[in-house]
Amino acid sequence: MKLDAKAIRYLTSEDFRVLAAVEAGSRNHEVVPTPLISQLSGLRGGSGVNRAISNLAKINLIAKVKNAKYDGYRLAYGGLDYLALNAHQKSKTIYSVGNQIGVGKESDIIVVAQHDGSQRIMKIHRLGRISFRTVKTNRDYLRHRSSASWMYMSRLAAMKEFAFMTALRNHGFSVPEPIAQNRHTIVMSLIDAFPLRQIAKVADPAWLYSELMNMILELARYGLIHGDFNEFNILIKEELDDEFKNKGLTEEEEDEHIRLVPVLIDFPQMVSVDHPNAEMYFDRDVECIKRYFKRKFHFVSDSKGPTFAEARKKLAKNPGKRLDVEVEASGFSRKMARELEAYMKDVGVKPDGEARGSDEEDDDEDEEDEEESGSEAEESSEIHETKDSGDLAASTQQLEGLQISGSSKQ
Ligand SMILES: Nc1ncnc2c1ncn2[C@@H]1O[C@H](COP(=O)(O)OP(=O)(O)OP(=O)(O)O)[C@@H](O)[C@H]1O
Repeated sequence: MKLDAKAIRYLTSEDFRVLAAVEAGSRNHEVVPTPLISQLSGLRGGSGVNRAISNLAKINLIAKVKNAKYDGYRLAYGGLDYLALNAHQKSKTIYSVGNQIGVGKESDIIVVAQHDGSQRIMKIHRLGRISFRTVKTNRDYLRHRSSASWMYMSRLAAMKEFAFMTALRNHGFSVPEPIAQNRHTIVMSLIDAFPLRQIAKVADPAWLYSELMNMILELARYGLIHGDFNEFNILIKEELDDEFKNKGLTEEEEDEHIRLVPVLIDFPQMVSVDHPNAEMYFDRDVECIKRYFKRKFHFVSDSKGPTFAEARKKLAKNPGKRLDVEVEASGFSRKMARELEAYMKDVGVKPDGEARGSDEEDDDEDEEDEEESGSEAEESSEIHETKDSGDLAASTQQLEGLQISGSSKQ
């Protein structure tokens, strides 16, 4: 399921009301009966509703389902995407939709723009898209929503990411700026950087290594463990030290004073230090970075790396700053966290590292390097569009005509 925003500008406010009615009805109906859609939409007169229903079905935002007892409709992923986009457009978070720059296992990453052309990232969570194992329907969280579970769970994933990104950002962690969350989507600032995985050489690996270890420790000092801290979830931004800016240095001279700043972009497995498996997650994060630096940069640190006991000590000295607690207070409750964790386990969502094989140590380094450079070439062409502002400007212009104007056509 890919986002195709083209049709959104042809939708009327009536269409959106009917779409929202199907969404509302699907909270307690597997298949939403047509009379209920009509009632929930609040629109008088059946012909308008019927026309909207057939419009929406034609572009696959809703799907007709013939039930044993009655006919009705079900909201499709596209329908949920349009509802979220419409909300972002109304709140002026998004003006136009650009290129998709990434398809994650459980999400789509899309460049969007504001009215002034400045760019942002929209992440659409699509939980369970790839690894669908049958979810046990006797699970508490699915009792009343077996068919709508993807919708609810994807929303929980977006809520979780937004809540953590906000808390982390507020406490000075290097993460994108969270801008808005609606349904299963979040909008955040665009980071002009490459994932660590695509960085072939680092001038001072020891320095970057210790930055990353410090980040793991710093997270724990605030009560959190990332749980999936690896080369896919860390972007590396190049920043010129302030003292060398605007000094008329040549590019080569500037290169010598460039700092690599890691930015953490994805935290689906983030848990509290009080989680029953906290120590295992903490050690896994540390190991993952150690192993990656050894394999990719041939760097092995003298020290063993931080331990969970050390992290606990730091936490004890930092009372009152528990981000795990702050996140709960912000509306992403412990119950939601548990539901999401259980669901992710059930549908077989794995941490990035495991799923993409970063955990697999192989003695035959040459072979691995070869393999890696092949996929890097592939990935960098995809990523290039994000980095190259020229391309991006072009793609946004092309989007002007594609602006989301569904709700303004009323
Ligand atoms: N704020 C951002 N700015 C720039 N690029 C981003 C941003 N967020 C995500 N990306 C790009 O999109 C890719 C996937 O993002 P992310 O890891 O959040 O999604 P995911 O669903 O977990 O994907 P995956 O499972 O493939 O890691 C990243 O590797 C990065 O290249």
